[in-house]
Amino acid sequence: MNKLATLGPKGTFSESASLKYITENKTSHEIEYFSSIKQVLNAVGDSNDLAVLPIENFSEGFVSIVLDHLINSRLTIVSEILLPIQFSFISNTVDLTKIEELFVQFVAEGQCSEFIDTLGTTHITSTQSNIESLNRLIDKPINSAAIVPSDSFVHSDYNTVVENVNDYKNNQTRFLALSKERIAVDINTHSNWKTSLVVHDDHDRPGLLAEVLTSFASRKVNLTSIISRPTKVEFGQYNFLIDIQGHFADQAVAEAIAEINKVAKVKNMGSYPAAKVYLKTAAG
Ligand SMILES: O=C(O)C(=O)C[C@]1(C(=O)O)C=C[C@@H](O)C=C1
Repeated sequence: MNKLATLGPKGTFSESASLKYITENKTSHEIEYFSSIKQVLNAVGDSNDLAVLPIENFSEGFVSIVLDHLINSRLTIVSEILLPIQFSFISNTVDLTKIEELFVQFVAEGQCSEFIDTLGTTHITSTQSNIESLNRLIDKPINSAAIVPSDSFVHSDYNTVVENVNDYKNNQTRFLALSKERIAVDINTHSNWKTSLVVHDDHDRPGLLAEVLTSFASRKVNLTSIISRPTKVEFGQYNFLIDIQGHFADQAVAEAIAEINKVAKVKNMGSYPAAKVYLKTAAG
């Protein structure tokens, strides 16, 4: 059976995104859970043919460990999944001034920073996943607290529950399904495609980025995101990760990429159906 690697244990937002991918694409993947994003990235292309990982949060921006791996790997993006993200603060302690330790996942911490600031000098222990935060609290129930997914715990088990502690009520995270193989999908099965590219030039020169953008703008190809990441080879050299609307087989997209290829190195990371907003039902 094909295996899909994701951040575990069961109950993470990454698991929800994986289940959504499997359901929508009618695949029969078995989910394998890893305890860090790095372990998931090591598994895909090795023991697992697919991985589902967070790439971008609504307010915090890109998850750099995933972005950097993607830029440098041979993985292909085959799908994007958008999930609403709601966090709760839970503790057995009623007097919040007595809380000595807060367990919070390293990406979640930024998404809940305003609430965390109100806790004053509480020691923050960074975890690899939101369910690890929950488990660490279960192991150390006295004078500690955790920030966890809102539907991951039983309310009556905790003396203190503060709902929606995320800074933005409409908090969302975008996940990507990454494959070691390109998966052929009929372009006519979807109407709304996205394509991700990495553009890089070893010889920094004036106007390069403007030329790249003009190749898209002159053909009315819409950019949905552009971000630069240091190459980590030489100071001042960057990879540009560019997301555009459209499929690489669209004439305008293909022409723009061909033109950019004449002035810079372009890596096509895949065309995939753009995400639909995930509306969670009462049944989960
Ligand atoms: O810990 C989880 O539940 C995850 O799936 C990880 C993760 C992330 O790293 O971005 C996923 C969604 C939220 O943005 C916070 C945490």
